[in-house]
Amino acid sequence: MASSTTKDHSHIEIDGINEESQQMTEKDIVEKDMAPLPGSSIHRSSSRPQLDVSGAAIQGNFEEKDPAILLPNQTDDISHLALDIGGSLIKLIYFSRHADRQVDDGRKRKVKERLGVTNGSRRSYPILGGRLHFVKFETSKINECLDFIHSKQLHCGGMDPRCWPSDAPPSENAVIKATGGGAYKFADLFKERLGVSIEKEDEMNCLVSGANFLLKAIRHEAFTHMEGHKEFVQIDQNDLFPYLLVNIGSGVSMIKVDGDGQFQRVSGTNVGGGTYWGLGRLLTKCKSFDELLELSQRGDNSTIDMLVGDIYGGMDYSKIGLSASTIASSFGKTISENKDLKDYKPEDISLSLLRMISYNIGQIAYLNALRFGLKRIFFGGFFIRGHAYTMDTISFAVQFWSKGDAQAMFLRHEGFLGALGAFMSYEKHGLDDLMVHHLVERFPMGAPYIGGNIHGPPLGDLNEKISWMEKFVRKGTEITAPVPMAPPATTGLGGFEVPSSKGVLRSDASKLNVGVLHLVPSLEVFPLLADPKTYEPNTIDLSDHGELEYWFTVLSEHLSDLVDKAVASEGGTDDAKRRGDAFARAFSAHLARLMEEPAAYGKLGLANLLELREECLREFHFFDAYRTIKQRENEASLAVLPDLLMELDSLTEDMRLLTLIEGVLAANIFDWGSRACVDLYHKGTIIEIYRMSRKKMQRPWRVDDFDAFKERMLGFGDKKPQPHKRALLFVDNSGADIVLGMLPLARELLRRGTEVVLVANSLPALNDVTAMELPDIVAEAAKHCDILRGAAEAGGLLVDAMSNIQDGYKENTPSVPLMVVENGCGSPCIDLRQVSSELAAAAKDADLVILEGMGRSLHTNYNAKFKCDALKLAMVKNQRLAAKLVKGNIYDCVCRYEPAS
Ligand SMILES: CC(C)(COP(=O)(O)O)[C@@H](O)C(=O)NCCC(=O)O
Ligand SMILES: [Mn+2]
Repeated sequence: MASSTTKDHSHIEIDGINEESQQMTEKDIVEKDMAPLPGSSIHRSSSRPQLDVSGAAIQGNFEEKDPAILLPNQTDDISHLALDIGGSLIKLIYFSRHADRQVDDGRKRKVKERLGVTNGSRRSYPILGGRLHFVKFETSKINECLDFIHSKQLHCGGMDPRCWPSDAPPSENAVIKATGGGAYKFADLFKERLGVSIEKEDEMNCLVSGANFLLKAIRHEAFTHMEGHKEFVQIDQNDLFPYLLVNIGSGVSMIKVDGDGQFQRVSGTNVGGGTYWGLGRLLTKCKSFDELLELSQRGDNSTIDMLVGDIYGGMDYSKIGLSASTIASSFGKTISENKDLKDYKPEDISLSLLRMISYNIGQIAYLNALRFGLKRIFFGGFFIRGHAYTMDTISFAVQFWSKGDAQAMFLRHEGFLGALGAFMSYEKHGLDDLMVHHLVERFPMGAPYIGGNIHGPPLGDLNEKISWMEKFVRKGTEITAPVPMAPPATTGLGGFEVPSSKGVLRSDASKLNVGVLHLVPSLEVFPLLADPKTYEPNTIDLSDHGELEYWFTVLSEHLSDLVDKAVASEGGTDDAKRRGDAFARAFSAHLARLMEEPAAYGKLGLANLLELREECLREFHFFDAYRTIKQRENEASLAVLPDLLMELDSLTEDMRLLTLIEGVLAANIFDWGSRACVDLYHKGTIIEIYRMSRKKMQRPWRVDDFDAFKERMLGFGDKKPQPHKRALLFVDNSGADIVLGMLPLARELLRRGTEVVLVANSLPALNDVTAMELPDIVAEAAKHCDILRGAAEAGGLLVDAMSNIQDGYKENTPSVPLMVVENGCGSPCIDLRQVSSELAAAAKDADLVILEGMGRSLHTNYNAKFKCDALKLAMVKNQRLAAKLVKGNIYDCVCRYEPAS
């Protein structure tokens, strides 16, 4: 095995991603067609390493987002690295601990006590919160893989790579799980170079357990691909089995999967990826698999294949459903003509071969599905490598022969099934009980440029990352935004007409659109969703190309302003400027990548885009770009709060409720994410704008269910309704929005005997208020209001701020509590399928949900249905959204009330 030790230092790995184009060799795709394994079932190796979880205890606070678990009795080495070493590619998965730790604070302790949050029901946690990284190397460059493992010390076995001394030798018995032929072939090399033994895991077992894990735990893992159109399929965990798994490597294995550890290899074919590459290389002289695949893009197979029309004088054979362009015989034309190989175009040959092999695999797969009555067929393996045309052809074959009864599905992590299975063969790997909502996939800086390979040494710190980026930006071509492709067009009648466009094939098609999987064991599904299965957070459908383009433009136009704010928030230093520049480039590249292929990172919604922006800022260490603005607005609003409260207290109950809702809507104008609003702020002080906004609050609002809400709150005539028991208020922006809008509304609910839980972001996003910031704001407000003070005390909110409360206010009246919980996210929107455990706990006794702001109640959750009463309040601060969603205009308001469904 040739192994290269020379390094091109322009090729650097970034958080699990690498840019080097992958050159395939004749040894490629050697995921062998395995000998039949009759009725084998998964056997979990009981050999080391194992974790000793006796005496395990949560370290620090239970309510931390990703609580660390201390294993005091753990002495064994723990490897969090697994490999699938194929003939052409090494697929590597490793686990790393979260670096970011949250601080314990008084609010969290109190909330936990009050809400009775325990860890008891969540013993099913994986052992650790952390990240799963997916990387790959060419097998021919195994030394780079070994360097990578060594530089990250992945073989040393331990929880936190940062704690490992870089030259610490692995313990004598260190073991790495691996599957694939290379696990045998390279065992000695691993021992020699890294001092670790490879424990071989059966390939078929690994494929199946990898596929089962992905299908159960990743929301947007499986998708269909028909005529250029990609659609994610939501798999019901409880209705997954049985299915047919078709793994296309060099050869093809077809495995009937009946459950975890229950499977049987029922068939296979020796005509697979190796056949395409082998024959293709001989016939076209291509130097790599990807080159051959790319060549097919320009091909016309009708010069090679004998079509039905060729036999029937250009006519369809409609009686048996065959169009004139259907292939009657692959390569059929080459027999009858007096031509040599040199007379055929290599691109035509490549396309013809690709269609022949893909179609054949699809057809055999369907026949096997039919044999066992299986409706679902999942195709995996590196042969597919996200190539639209291959997938379309396979899908067509399955669709055609099943008459639409069976469906071909593909997997985003198609190449990592084996490596994942090897990972899961560790006795205690922590992935067993993971559910969809525990996993968050993120795409770090390098993703849009380089897609998923690993090569070269890992990047240590932020400086190195930025240097990498600067170097490539200077270099130009490789790293500038991806080449725009034609919009995905149909490949014709399921790939059987001569395609007008052969779908999307990026020059780096062999790279993977997979991100880093964050395991967040404390996330839960919001318990008050009426039907979590049908819940879709996003309101706007970005699969509409016009919408996509519009929102991309909005975000691009915002960028320079955002960078200015971010850089200013860090003191405007040279370092901050450099980071700001890198952030802008990285985020623009993500946008360009998604514009080119919207489903590249899984199903795309506006919420994902807005979150990506925040994540990207954090990646470049901008943790709170709007910090100063938030502080300034909080102070200005707190100064006028006493007057507002007095004004409210002078009103009748009816008028007060109306004024409060008006106040919330009016104050929602302070939104630094809206272009129009930011322009407004130059025209007056905060308080002037607030007053102007309130003045304009004339009913009826564009969506106006106020009367229904009022009836529920105040009753009708003599009928006085029961107050709500507990209200969850999903708050939005800092400043007037929280201080003059939501807090007075919270006060009214408290006054009426309703417990109030303020639900705020865990991490900053734009000028949104965070759960960490709220106690101080409430404490300040409480200085002017007995109701708020009593409630905040009862809710444990004033523990840290008590000393600031003036003595004159300390009278002892029993109060319903006001609490603050974090929502588990750091975005202007909220996906209620993944919320913090403290929010989920707070929701258990709640009978009213109030969602406020555009992000939380319009972009997301506008159509969400709840088990309890729900009020959605927002000012629409974008003209296009106003027109589209409520047939109105910018600054129109929404007050949507929906009683419990
Ligand atoms: C980012 C936002 C969702 C925040 O709105 P909020 O939730 O604070 O009401 C909103 O400002 C937005 O959609 N802005 C982009 C559109 C624009 O600039 O018009
Ligand atoms: Mn906001």
